[in-house]
Amino acid sequence: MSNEELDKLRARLDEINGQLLELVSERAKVVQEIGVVKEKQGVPKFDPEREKKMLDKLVEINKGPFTSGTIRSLFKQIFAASLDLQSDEHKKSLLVARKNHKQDTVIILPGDVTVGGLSSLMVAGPCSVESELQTRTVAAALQKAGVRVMRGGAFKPRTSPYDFQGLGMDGLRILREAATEYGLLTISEIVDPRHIDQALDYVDIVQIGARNMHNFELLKAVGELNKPVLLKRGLSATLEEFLHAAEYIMSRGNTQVMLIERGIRTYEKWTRNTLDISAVPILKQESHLPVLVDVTHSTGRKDILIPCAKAALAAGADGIMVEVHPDPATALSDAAQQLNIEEFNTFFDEVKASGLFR
Ligand SMILES: O=C(O)C(=O)C[C@]1(C(=O)O)C=C[C@@H](O)C=C1
Repeated sequence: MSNEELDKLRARLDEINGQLLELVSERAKVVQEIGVVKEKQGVPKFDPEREKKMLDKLVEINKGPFTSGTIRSLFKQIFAASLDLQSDEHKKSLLVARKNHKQDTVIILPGDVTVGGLSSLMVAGPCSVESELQTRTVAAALQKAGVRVMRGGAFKPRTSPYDFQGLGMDGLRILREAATEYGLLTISEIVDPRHIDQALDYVDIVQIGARNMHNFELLKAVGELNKPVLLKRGLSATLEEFLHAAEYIMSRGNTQVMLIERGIRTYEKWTRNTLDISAVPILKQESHLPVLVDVTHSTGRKDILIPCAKAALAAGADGIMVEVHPDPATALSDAAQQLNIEEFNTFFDEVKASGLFR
């Protein structure tokens, strides 16, 4: 074939490519419109029956030279890309989505403590509030170490109903008193919308625990508050489900939401859960909300907390949560995984020395 002939044929192909692109783009715009209608009607975007009908029809009218199989796979690619386009449109409309809100959300807590800004946050404290002495001992140590936010569970949703269930409102009061004495902010889990009003006197940040990430009535209730909420990822929740749970809170008007990865259930037995480090950059990419990592619950073992905290910060986490108890061996919950005060000090020093803690 002479070069002239080849050039002519290629010029013809360039022209057809342009026409195809125009047609594919026109199709994509109709797909977007269908996506909006489906969103309004609440029907699923993926419609395999519709796809099958279209493919059967295309094969029927196909005159070659492409085989039926090739036509099917070419159009399946177009349908898949169309579906992506519809999902992207949907993601753009979420309040939690970065697409909608390019800047990082920075939550300003009392005392000018910030979450999601330029400085990293360390949240530490006992798994459960057990007594005044235990809580005050930890609070004093945290203040000395320069920690600003103290955690402490008062309502404990435990696997067994016979395990320690927490001190309830009394526990919150103890936490508040110890924190105030040592100039700390408090964070504690609320499990029942009926407790919220009273709990607001005691907590600066309301925590929604992993087991309640799908408790939509609770999410709606904290969505009505003017108080920061720390939302934990459910034990088996996908990142999409996690962000939709956050959307429940934001859609009710509360924009002060922080996300926390706490490990997911896998087949691995050498850790309590599997720390999903990839969740951190994905959540930061998909959402503008601050992202923290709970190194204690995700690993369940003290010996790997330092590298895991460093990994979390290197991956872009805005903060770390870790459990500290004056005498972990006697703790009423999570005895094996809490750090004692000396261990916590070493942990925090090493994390700071890494240069990753801003
Ligand atoms: O017809 C629809 O319902 C569409 O959403 C459009 C479309 C397509 O690209 O043709 C896209 C995704 C669905 O799985 C089926 C079809």
